[in-house]
Amino acid sequence: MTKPLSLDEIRKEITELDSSVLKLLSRRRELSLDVARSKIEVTKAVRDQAREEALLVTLIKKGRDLGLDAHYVTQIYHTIIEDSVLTQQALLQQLANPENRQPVYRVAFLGDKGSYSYLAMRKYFSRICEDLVERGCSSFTQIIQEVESGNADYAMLPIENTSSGGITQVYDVLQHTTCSIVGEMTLPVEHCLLTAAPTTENQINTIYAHFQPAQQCSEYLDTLTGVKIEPCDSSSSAFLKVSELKDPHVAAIGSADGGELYGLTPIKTGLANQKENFSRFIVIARKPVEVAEQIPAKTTLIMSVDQKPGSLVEALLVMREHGLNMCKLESRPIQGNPWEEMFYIDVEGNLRSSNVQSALEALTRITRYLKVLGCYPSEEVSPTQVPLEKLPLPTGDNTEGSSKTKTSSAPLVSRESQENTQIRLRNVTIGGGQFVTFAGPGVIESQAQLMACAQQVKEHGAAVLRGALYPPQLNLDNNLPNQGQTLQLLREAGLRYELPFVTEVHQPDQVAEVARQADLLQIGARNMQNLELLQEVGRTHRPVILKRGLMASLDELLQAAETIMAQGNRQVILCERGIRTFEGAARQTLDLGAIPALKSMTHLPVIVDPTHAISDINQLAPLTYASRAAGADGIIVDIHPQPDTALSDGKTLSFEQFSNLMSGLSA
Ligand SMILES: C=C(O[C@@H]1C=C(C(=O)O)C=C[C@H]1O)C(=O)O
Repeated sequence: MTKPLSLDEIRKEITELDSSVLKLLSRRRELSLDVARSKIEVTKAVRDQAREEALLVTLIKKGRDLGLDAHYVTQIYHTIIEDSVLTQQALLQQLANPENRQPVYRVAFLGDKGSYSYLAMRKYFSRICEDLVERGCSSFTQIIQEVESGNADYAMLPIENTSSGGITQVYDVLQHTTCSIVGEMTLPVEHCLLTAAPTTENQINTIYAHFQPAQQCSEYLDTLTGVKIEPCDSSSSAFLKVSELKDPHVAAIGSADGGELYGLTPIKTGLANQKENFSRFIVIARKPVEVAEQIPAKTTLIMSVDQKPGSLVEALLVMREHGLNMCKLESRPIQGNPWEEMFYIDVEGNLRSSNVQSALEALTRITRYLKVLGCYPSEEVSPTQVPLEKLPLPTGDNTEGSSKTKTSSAPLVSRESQENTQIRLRNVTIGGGQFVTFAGPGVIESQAQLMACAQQVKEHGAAVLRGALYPPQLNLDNNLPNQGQTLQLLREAGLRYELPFVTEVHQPDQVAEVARQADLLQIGARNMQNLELLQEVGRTHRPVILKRGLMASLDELLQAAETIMAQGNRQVILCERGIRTFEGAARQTLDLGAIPALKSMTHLPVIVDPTHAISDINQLAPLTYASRAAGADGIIVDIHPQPDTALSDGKTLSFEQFSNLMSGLSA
């Protein structure tokens, strides 16, 4: 028998492997730069998603043969491909703008080391130049002045955030600048509570924060009582203050990476109102840049229009007539002209292209003021997803040719009112023709159980993680997670495996908190006619799965959907989950006929939960295939590492049975 390697020997081998991995990554980067050069000659776009998909399919297969799971391989390659695309874009931009090339750039930004603008600046320029001279500033006006006066080559400015929206002071300084926007980047922003001395959250009585992060964490801050919020110029000045005070009662809000530069430790993370909190930054320079044709470009303009009915609509119609996708529209008061607005518009398109040029000509004729703030490369590299079926079967619109039923007392859900509703959750579309699987534990029992399920969900190409809280009234075992813990666990699993997740709401007062964290809400069969709950869910912006009551007719189900939609939330997914009949073989009988019937009555997506309508787990797969054949948009299934011990009251698949089901669906 060979002697096992010592820890030192194992580590030596790992270090050697890691150096080889780095060499290979560096060689891959060189090759993608060669690819970029070859794309200049043939004017081919940098991004080729068909090639990426084919590559991912091959790599996932190879990875599986080597014992690596698909999620791991996909995550790594999304990062590698993003780097490859951005590196190619940076090269093509340099070649298109040779006069701008310098080894060192001077960059102005808000705050000092550790601020969010600082982190964005380091990330953006790492691809572009060898070194930076940092010009920290205390206001947005000062930042712009640094560039206008020639003290800095570039400025990095935050422009919008997914929690707090547009950063109005930045829009206002853009109204008067002579500078141009030459780039953009998006940064994930994870706000933490950081302290300099060992302490706990409930000892904190003063929090130092810049206005923007404080606004993005407003819901968390509102829950605190007796805590003073001290405003600061930037997150870095908040860090500095807290590091100087070294007081266990004092904390700062900012990033963990930034705080580390000041010796601060996070005591609480995930403070932002939105769980996916991102900030978009723009890069400003004195002169505009050319954007290479191979790169997706954005053009930003500002305009004001006549104060008469329809003048804004007329201007926006110009974009439509020229086939330009508008990805942003903001308005700000024109300084000095009370009640007049300046509109800021981002369109996808290169300023040099004929459609952008002729749109601008048309706009010049109908606007009072029009200025291009810049044309720059779009840095959004959305990860390419490999579809479950390589050749997806169109389960889609089985309603073609069917009569359109008018549901007169439910006008919003009625098929007459519109084409099929499609609901997007990150990269998943429900109701778009793909059959979507929702899978996860019926009851969340522990972190280990949920993580194991989430890993399976991802590995087998199911699209949404589901998981429910054990009903509190039945919860005699205090070791089970409570509502707050359940949400936190789902959030962790969702982040780790990049899965949107759904969980159930039982009472109106739970809705706001669940909607803040979950991607999708669920109303259970027994609550289908809970008017207050329906209305509360109707007031949120999250899509909702509405389960059919076990004794409800299809009309009653549609009425319940109408109640939600009447409050404003139009993103309802109907779910057939079995109804009470005289047949007692299973708890309920799956009404397969409801699927095509609903499809003819409404434009809403329809999914199926067969969990309670089977007496044996082996009946689940046939009912899933039948649901797909009948036109359903998806299926909900329970999975569990040890189904025999599952606390869920429905029938639960083992991981192996789930794997077989997913292979069956992709065949
Ligand atoms: C390298 C290329 O450019 C891009 C990057 C890819 C990659 O890094 O594998 C794949 C396709 C393109 O989106 C290419 O076209 O092959």
